[in-house]
Amino acid sequence: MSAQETTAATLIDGRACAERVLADVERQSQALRQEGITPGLAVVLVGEDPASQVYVRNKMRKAEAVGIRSFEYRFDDTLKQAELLTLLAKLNADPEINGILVQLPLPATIDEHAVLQAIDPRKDVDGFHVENVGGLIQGRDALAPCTPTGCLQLLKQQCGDLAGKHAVVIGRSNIVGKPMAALLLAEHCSVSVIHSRSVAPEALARQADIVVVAVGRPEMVDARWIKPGAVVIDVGINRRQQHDGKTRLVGDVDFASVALIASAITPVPGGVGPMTIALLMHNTLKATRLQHASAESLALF
Ligand SMILES: Nc1nc(=O)c2c([nH]1)NC[C@@H]1CN(c3ccc(C(=O)N[C@@H](CCC(=O)O)C(=O)O)cc3)C=[N+]21
Repeated sequence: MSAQETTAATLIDGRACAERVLADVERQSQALRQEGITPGLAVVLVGEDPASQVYVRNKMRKAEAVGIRSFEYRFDDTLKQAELLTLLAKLNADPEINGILVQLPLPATIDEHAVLQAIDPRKDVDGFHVENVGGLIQGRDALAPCTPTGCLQLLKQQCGDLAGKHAVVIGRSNIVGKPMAALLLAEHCSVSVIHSRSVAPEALARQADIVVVAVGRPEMVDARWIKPGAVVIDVGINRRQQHDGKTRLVGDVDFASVALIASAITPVPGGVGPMTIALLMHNTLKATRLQHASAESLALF
């Protein structure tokens, strides 16, 4: 074995980092409570996907724990798009609701874009409305998607200043890959985005100081993609059937081989997942402050 292979990577502890974010959110929500304000989060779930139901339950529990009132709206997949739009109009107008999250994916009968555009951008805690996407691209302080923002926090914690680093994002979804690239660019990284049509993707990824993987393919990225000493963030959450019939969570990164060559890596579970939920709570607080600040400035006239 070479010296390189004997050095195991540092584990980036997403649960511990998420607890710190949540403690800060709780302090902020207590401060708002002193002003008579209780942040409110609406979570809308359409369809019976069991994994989605687990995530939603986790989100509601975490919200209550940090002093955010949560409201769940659950429908089966016969819900009409018009009915969903009517609900969103009601939530937009409700001053008790500061954040709105529509769990994705939606059933194929519903136009996802139309639904996301119907959310008041100031209540868009997922950061999926085009107004917030545009703000993110321009480097404004917009509501930014939770998963990539959580990844960025883990990277800053691990690396400190990211300026000048070569970051490679693998995957180009609107939910993770594209906003991740925008956030890294705002941190002054040189950013490359790898996708299904990239030529020689391993060789490109191997040039990176930072690799963020969000492709949705179990254990696709192995040690051949990684430069020794790189920092690796694994966004994937895949359920894999084991030989004994039990299922196990695995990421998009082949953890066993990459952990031997990277300097630091996020585990699955316990990496990016808990940060996504923590950042959702953070965005709900940010949205609440935004809405009350603009209400106050209007009251001056
Ligand atoms: N509008 C919308 N916003 C989302 O943020 C959103 C969504 N739709 N649809 C589904 C995905 C998935 N997602 C996860 C959040 C936390 C964990 C999480 O906490 N995972 C734990 C393990 C959970 C387990 O054991 O299954 C971990 O990685 O340690 C996972 C997945 C948010 N999503």
